[in-house]
Amino acid sequence: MIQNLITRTLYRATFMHTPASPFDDPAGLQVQEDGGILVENGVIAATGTYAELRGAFPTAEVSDLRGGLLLPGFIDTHVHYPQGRVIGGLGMPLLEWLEKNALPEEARLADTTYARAVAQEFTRSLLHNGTTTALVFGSHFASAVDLLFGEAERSGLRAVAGLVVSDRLLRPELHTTPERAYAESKALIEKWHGTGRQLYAVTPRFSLSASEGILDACAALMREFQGLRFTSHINENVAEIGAVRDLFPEARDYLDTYERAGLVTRRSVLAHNVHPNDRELSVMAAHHCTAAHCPCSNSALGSGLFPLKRHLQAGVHVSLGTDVGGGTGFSMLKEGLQAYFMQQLQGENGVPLTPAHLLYLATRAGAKALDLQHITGDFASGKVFDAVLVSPSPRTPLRAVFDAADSPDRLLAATFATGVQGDLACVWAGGKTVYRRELGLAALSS
Ligand SMILES: O=c1[nH]c(=O)c2nc[nH]c2[nH]1
Ligand SMILES: [Zn+2]
Repeated sequence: MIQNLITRTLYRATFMHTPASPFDDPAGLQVQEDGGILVENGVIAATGTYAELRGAFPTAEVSDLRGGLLLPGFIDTHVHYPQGRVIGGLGMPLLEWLEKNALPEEARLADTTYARAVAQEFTRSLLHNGTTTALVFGSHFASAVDLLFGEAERSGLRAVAGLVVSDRLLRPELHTTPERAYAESKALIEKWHGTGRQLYAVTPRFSLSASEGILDACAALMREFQGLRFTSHINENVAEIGAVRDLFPEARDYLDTYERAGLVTRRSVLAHNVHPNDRELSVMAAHHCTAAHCPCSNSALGSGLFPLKRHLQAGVHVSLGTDVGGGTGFSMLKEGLQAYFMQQLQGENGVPLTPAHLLYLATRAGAKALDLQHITGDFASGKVFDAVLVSPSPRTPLRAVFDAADSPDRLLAATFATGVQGDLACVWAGGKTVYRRELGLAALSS
């Protein structure tokens, strides 16, 4: 007899998601109280009220998540794998922080035993925080990037990541050549791009540490392989921008250093962009390139106040990133709250963000940035079930709000305002449970 191999689960929960951008559509946030999400083999087959779905699928196994708030898995569009152990280097601007805090630690990933431990910590930290997809700034060492992809695939994290390439002004052990950068990246692409949930992002560190030769090697990879993503840094810090201007006298501005190499496309995500000029914004918009806003990092390193209003007015797509370890941790809830604070602090120049905007920035905006909006980022039918259940434990600050809330909107606002990692009860990636608070990740994935 032919076996029916479909696994079918009906999740019963209050859920929220943003299938449309609240920046464009005031009805972008969709809320379903006592909702149902039917998941078949890891893919969302139907959504609606629980009563409707129960009626239509009376035999489906029910997972009862009432008392919590089910959200799409978070999408962190800028986070550094080798920097998890140096979070908290406060009190320095970018270039000093790189020299004293980040780069010495990044050099340690040459040791594969060290890199393996860091890769495990990193993927665990993301999944524990509800992040199911991340655009990951990799390591300068191909062996360490290989370990990252292996760990991401094993744990269920969708990593869009790559070898970080640089050939000047860092530390000698972090430098490569255009030829080696090309060859090592190519080998990683052939092994990992499109393997399971993994995708490859071509990753020059920033123009300050990348010659035109290495940017051309990056462009050659983008031409040669289909579907690669591109990521780097831009316009983060005033001293950095001045140094890039001196290194690229022919370039019109920072963006032009990437643009001239053909690296600004709809699959490009440029982190920070705190100090853009109008030309850069209009070119980014024309190429549908994303700015990954990293508000905790911008605050910790004193980089500046992100001009969200100017990005939106120019039509530039914006997503959110934690920028660990310049940022202060892996929580996209905290990142959303900090984005909100930084807009509030800008008065008339700021954008008054609502909880719906924060949810969008933490989920669907990231999917769009990575050109994965047909796969993840919301709960529409056909998307994979990447999800996080916010369900605070008894006697926690967020549980008090959840129990007293008279509308679902209060749940979302309070989740961003005061939610922490411990408030997340369960995380699913591709329909599989990858974290459950009571068990911890290790019990599920080892
Ligand atoms: O915030 C940042 N973190 C980094 O590691 C980095 N490298 C270049 N530019 C950077 N900015
Ligand atoms: Zn960064």
